Amino acid sequence: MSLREAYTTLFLSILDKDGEIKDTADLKHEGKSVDQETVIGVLKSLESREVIKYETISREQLVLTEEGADIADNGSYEARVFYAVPEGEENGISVADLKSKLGQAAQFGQGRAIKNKWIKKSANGGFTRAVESIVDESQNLLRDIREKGAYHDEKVVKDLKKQKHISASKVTSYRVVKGDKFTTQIVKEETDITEEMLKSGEWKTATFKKYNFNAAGVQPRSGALHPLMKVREEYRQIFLELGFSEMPTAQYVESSFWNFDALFQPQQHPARDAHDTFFLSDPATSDRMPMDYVERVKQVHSVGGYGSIGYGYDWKIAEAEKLVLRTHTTAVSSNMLYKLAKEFQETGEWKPVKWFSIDKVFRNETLDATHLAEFHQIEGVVADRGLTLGDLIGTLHGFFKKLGIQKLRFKPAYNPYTEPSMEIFAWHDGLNKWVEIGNSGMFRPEMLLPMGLPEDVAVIAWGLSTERPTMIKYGYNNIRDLVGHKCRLDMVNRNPIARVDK
Ligand SMILES: N[C@@H](Cc1ccccc1)C(=O)O
Repeated sequence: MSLREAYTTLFLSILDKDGEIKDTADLKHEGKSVDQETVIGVLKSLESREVIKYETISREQLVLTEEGADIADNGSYEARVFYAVPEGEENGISVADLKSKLGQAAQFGQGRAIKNKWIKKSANGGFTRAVESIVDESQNLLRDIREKGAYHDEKVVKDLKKQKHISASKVTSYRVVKGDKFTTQIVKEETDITEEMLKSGEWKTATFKKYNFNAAGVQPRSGALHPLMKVREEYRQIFLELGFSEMPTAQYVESSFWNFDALFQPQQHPARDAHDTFFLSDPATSDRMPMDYVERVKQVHSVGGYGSIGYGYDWKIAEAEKLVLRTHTTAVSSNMLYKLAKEFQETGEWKPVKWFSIDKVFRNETLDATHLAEFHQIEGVVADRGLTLGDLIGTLHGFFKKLGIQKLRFKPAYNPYTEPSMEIFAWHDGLNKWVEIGNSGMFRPEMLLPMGLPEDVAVIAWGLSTERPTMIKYGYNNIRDLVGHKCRLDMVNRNPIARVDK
């Protein structure tokens, strides 16, 4: 039986017999005063079920300090001195011996023992007993106070407080009466459904404790950004400092046209397979595409143009209309570049741009410790007349320098929409190796010219994920600790945006 159960039984039997508990401070359980902290827990639980009602009694109580308790247990210092002096011996005890026997107590007790005429100086400068026996009133007084928690003589109390042998402390106890639904038959309330209960069928008849929806939650000590959002904020800040403006990325669903076709990605490309891409089923397609531009894209894919021989396959609009969850934010870039080209066509004025975006993309991947079906992409795009690969490399150095990454290496790569394409590697001091951190390239003329951009405009672009640098930065080994319902909440304490000082 737990203490709480024992108290419950105790209270209910008293109430049943006497109709009232005058003061829980007077109650004893197994010879000891009941613990008022446990008492209030039991009372609250019984009160919530209307079995009892209670009111609080507050009063001051005298309690012994550590020193006071030592005196109550082991005697006053003067008494200790008296007992340390041997009976009836001429020479008694020397001051040094007394000190080594009693330590500090010798010093404290000596004077009083003499004043009480319990001991006296001996011929050789030590002490001998002056009386046969003593009554240790200081000890008795403290024992009495410990027992009763009070003392009638104000002056004595004041003195003892001054000597730091006692102190006053507030104590709370309770008066208890029967409630409207008083009963001595308390059914045990279960808090959890257990495997045993399920196996034995006990769950069917068990009484479950109700949820207390009014209970106050744990007060968070700080507000915090999710680590991914924190990293996103850092990247956003870097782009803004470099004079980039943010592309609108709220739309997760794109037509295959903007996600693939506009990027000169052939319709047979493996990335367009359902294994890699999430297709929507309802609605499955969109016909909201600028048809004249669609026609130019069809041409460049199937027969070429703009100095390209194209892919030479039968391009189908049905494939382009399929709605997908965007697989990269380059779908946003293609859409934005088309709008920029249109503006140029309409006004004849060319405006160079520096854009970025940081948002979610989706890929139908096998989930494991480092891959989820969705992640955040960081994308940078610069469009201007006469940009070269040197501009791309220089821009990437400038961008990564802001992140504290100085050593970069580039490896030739392939993307359907960029030529040349480069994978970006950074030297990681901690891991002591080159790590791949992104992908980049110069958008192909087959992508830019059908949009209607000026022929001498080049577009450099790069992309990276936020998850990877976040995992490295905050030491996450499993992406599931970073994203989703299992997100480790201790990160809140490690990445505060503001902390409440206690
Ligand atoms: N879209 C590419 C990244 C990229 C962006 C821009 C240019 C080149 C590459 C990816 O998903 O990996």
